[in-house]
Amino acid sequence: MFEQAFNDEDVAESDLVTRRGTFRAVAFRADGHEHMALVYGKTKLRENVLVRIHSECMTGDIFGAMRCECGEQLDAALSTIVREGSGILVYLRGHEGRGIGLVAKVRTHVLQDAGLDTLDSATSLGLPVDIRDYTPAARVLRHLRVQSVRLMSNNPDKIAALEENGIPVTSRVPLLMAPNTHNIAYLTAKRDRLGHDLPQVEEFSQLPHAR
Ligand SMILES: Nc1nc2c(ncn2[C@@H]2O[C@H](COP(=O)(O)OP(=O)(O)OP(=O)(O)O)[C@@H](O)[C@H]2O)c(=O)[nH]1
Ligand SMILES: [Zn+2]
Repeated sequence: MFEQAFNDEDVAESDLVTRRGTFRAVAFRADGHEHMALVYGKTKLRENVLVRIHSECMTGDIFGAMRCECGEQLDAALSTIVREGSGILVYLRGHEGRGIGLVAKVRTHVLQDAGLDTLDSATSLGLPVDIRDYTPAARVLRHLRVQSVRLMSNNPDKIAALEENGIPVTSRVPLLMAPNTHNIAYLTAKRDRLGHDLPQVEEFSQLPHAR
C-alpha cells in the first residue's frame, strides 16, 4: 500500500493571489521539510493534469542566477499552467543542489568555475550526485486527488518516481530554456551524463519553448 496523504496538522491551504493570478496554496510537511503545491484551476479528480515538480534552487529561483535554468523553468512552468487554465506546481524543499544542500552546492560552483562539471564537482568533494526524494510530490498529488499527470520536465527520474509512487504519468511535456554562456556546461552535463532529455545546443533555437 502507498503511504496515506497527510495528517491534518501537516497541511494547510489558502488562496494566494499572485501577479499571474489566483492559486490555491497548499503548504505541507513531509520528510522533515515544508513544501508547497500551487494549484491553479480545476485539478481534483482530473486526468492528465499539467504538473511541474520543481526542485528548490535558491540561487536560480530567487536570485535569477544563470548557472542553471531553474529560475526560467519556474517562470515558464507557472506561465504555462495559467495559460492552459489549470495545473499544479509542486515546490520541493530539501532538493537544493540535487539534495546535497546550499553550502555544498556553492562549494561545487567553485570547482565548476575551475572546469569540473556538475557531477565531478560533487563527487570530488565526496558528495552524491543526486539524492532527491520525490515521494512528497506523489503524496501531495494524491492528497489533491489528481488521477494522472502530464509532467513538465526533462528528467526521466521524476517520471519513474511518480509512477513508482502510484501517480500515473500519461505524458512528458519538455521544459526547455535557451542556453546561455553561463549554463551551457550545466545543460550539456545533464544531457550527456545524467540522461536528461535535452537537445543538442544548436537545436535549441528552433524549439517553441526556447527564448
Ligand atoms: N549539485 C549541484 N546541484 C545544482 C547545481 N545547480 C543547480 N543544482 C540543483 O539542481 C536541481 C535541479 O536539478 P536539474 O538537474 O537542473 O533539473 P531537474 O529538476 O532534475 O530536471 P527538470 O525537471 O528537467 O528541470 C536544483 O535543486 C538545484 O539546486 C550545481 O551546480 N550543483
Ligand atoms: Zn538551479
